Amino acid sequence: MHLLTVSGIQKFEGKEQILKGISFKQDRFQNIAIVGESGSGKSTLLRIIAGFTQPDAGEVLFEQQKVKGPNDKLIAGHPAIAYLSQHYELRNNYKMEELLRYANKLPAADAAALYRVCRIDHLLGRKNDQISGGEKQRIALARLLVTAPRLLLLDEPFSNLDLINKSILKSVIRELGERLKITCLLVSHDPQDILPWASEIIVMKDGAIVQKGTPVQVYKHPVNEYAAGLFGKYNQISSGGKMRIVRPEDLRIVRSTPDALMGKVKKVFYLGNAFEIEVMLLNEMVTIRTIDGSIKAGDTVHIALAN
Ligand SMILES: Nc1ncnc2c1ncn2[C@@H]1O[C@H](COP(=O)(O)OP(=O)(O)OP(=O)(O)O)[C@@H](O)[C@H]1O
Repeated sequence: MHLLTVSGIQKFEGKEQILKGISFKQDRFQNIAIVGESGSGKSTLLRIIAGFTQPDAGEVLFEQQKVKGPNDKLIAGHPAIAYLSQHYELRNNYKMEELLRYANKLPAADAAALYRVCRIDHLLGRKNDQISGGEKQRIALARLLVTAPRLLLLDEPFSNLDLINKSILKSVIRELGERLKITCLLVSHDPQDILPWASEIIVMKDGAIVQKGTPVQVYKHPVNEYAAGLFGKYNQISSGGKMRIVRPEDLRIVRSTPDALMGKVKKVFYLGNAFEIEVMLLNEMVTIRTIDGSIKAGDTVHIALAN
């Protein structure tokens, strides 16, 4: 039995169709990430799932019950679905513990455990102007979680966070599923945020789903150049009469062998944990990722597919 069933969701804004029949299912504790370029309809979809925006067609079932839109309900939203928008706000002039206490539906011990998971227990006595942006976001998240949701919708939770706060929030999100038994549906446009976390990735473009699959499927076998580009650099290489999408780390610099292609190194970029090298082959440029720091612009190299 699925936790969430989204069927044929359509949405129009004026004459423009911004969602074109979106369907997918999510099991309890399944980590699903939605990725797509800006304007592809991700936030609108999350808002419809949360019951904050009315769809023009289709329906959302949560635990086999229809999620009502704002037209069919006095107070918009579903009590067991929490939605952390990109534009959350915390009320001014309250201590964090007061904000949380007003929203709390959990027994005290569970709330305390939640504050520890969200890494906010040291902030409870502070007011809005005494906490940082990353801390505010974790308070906003905790404020939603104390309402005891069973599904959490996260809309670009990592945007505007530095690496340290991002890494804290990632641990928090991981623990939500493992320790607090909350299922997450996450929207992000950064591959590094979703590839290690998601068990399924939904790729959206112009209001439609263009690919659904595991992280390995969408990363290694994107259906088209758009899907490939969302997850980082790629090369298009003709192999056996077909064009293949090949990631930079799937190419290797080798000694001259019969199946290797010769090329000239044009540029070398230092990435911190690797080098990205642009090589001009006979008539196309390819990008290769390597940890070999000895390669320089102007070198002649031989390139082969890494297995
Ligand atoms: N209330 C609205 N009125 C008119 N157009 C809207 C409204 N909400 C969204 N849109 C349009 O619908 C499309 C999808 O917007 P949405 O915010 O869902 O995309 P998104 O994928 O979440 O983008 P982003 O990554 O930039 O947040 C966009 O073209 C947007 O301009």
